[in-house]
Amino acid sequence: MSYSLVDQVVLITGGSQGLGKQFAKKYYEEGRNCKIIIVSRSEQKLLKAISDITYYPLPDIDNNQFLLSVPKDSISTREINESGNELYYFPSDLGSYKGVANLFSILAEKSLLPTQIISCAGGSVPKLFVELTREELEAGIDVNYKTTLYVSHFAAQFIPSCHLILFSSVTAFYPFIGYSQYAPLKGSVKALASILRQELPYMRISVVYPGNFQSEGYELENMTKPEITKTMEGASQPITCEECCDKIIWWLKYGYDDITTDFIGWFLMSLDMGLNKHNNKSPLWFLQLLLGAITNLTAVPVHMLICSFQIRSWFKKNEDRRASSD
Ligand SMILES: NC(=O)C1=CN([C@@H]2O[C@H](COP(=O)(O)OP(=O)(O)OC[C@H]3O[C@@H](n4cnc5c(N)ncnc54)[C@H](OP(=O)(O)O)[C@@H]3O)[C@@H](O)[C@H]2O)C=CC1
Ligand SMILES: CCCCCCCCCCCCCCCC(=O)[C@@H](N)CO
Repeated sequence: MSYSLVDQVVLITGGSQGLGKQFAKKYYEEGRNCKIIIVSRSEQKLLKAISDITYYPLPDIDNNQFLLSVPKDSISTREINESGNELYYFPSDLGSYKGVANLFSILAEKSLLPTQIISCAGGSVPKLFVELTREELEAGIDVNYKTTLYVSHFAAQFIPSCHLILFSSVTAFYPFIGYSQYAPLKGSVKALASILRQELPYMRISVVYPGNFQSEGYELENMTKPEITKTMEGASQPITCEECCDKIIWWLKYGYDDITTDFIGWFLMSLDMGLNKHNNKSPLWFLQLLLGAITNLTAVPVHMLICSFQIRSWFKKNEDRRASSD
């Protein structure tokens, strides 16, 4: 199943901001005959995204010509731009099974079952584990795992075949201090994809493992991110959403299904090249495996020693600071 921006019905979860919005913009501007449906919880954010992408001023979209669900039979089929791309939005909490069920029944009813799904909804609250609240822990599971799990489940049940593009994170290869609310769920997305590839061989299933990129979510996570987490992820300098989106599209067109967005991400994936990595189309596949095997035996143990030293001294420094402020 080759990747293209032509004649597609693309469902973009988390399409109201950040990378999801960037993908919507890409299809709208560079696609041909595409129907683009962006979904997120907040209608306000979705409207703002529509306005940013189409350059329609906000008051003009108040008549809801872009809204997918209501009023039911007045869905606009007007070609919105000269390339025949149509943009719709649908507010829904995809962390709820009912929310996803409702979305898919409307898509089916409107003959808009997707040919591509970009499952971009996600986000992290980086903090030390003991400092996380119950709400934050639950949001981590809902936003990062349930959205992807439920959308994949409905796609498997209702769509004969489609290209599923799931968003994990480099932290799935390397979970580290500060990401307890997030990395385990991104690891779950990776495991889910491995199983779905075996159970749904007629679907194309791609997994993206991004490193840092600038987005509204990234700005927000940096407000709670512990210093030690910032230090440890320093090698992944944030790129722009535009660059991130273009890189992902490049790899998808090239036929890759395990995709990273920076060199450190690619390198960390090489350390994780064991079972169920589907990069066989890459001429670099064997080299990457070999590099990973050698590094796992040599540099990784040294790196882990340095890390535990760094973490211990960070805790010590913080304790000293706490003790002196008491
Ligand atoms: N930025 C980064 O550095 C990295 C990001 N990633 C991953 O890439 C993806 C995109 O990231 P980014 O652009 O930064 O994300 P943002 O946090 O900027 O945007 C997240 C989007 O998801 C939507 N969303 C959140 N929860 C739900 C829900 N329950 N149901 C429906 N929509 C929801 C939000 O809208 P609303 O609030 O309206 O629901 C928003 O549109 C995410 O999966 C993220 O985890 C991975 C590695 C690095
Ligand atoms: C020999 C071994 C060398 C190892 C080097 C280690 C470098 C670690 C880089 C980790 C980058 C993590 C980015 C997280 C992005 C993300 O998912 C968040 N922004 C959440 O949104």
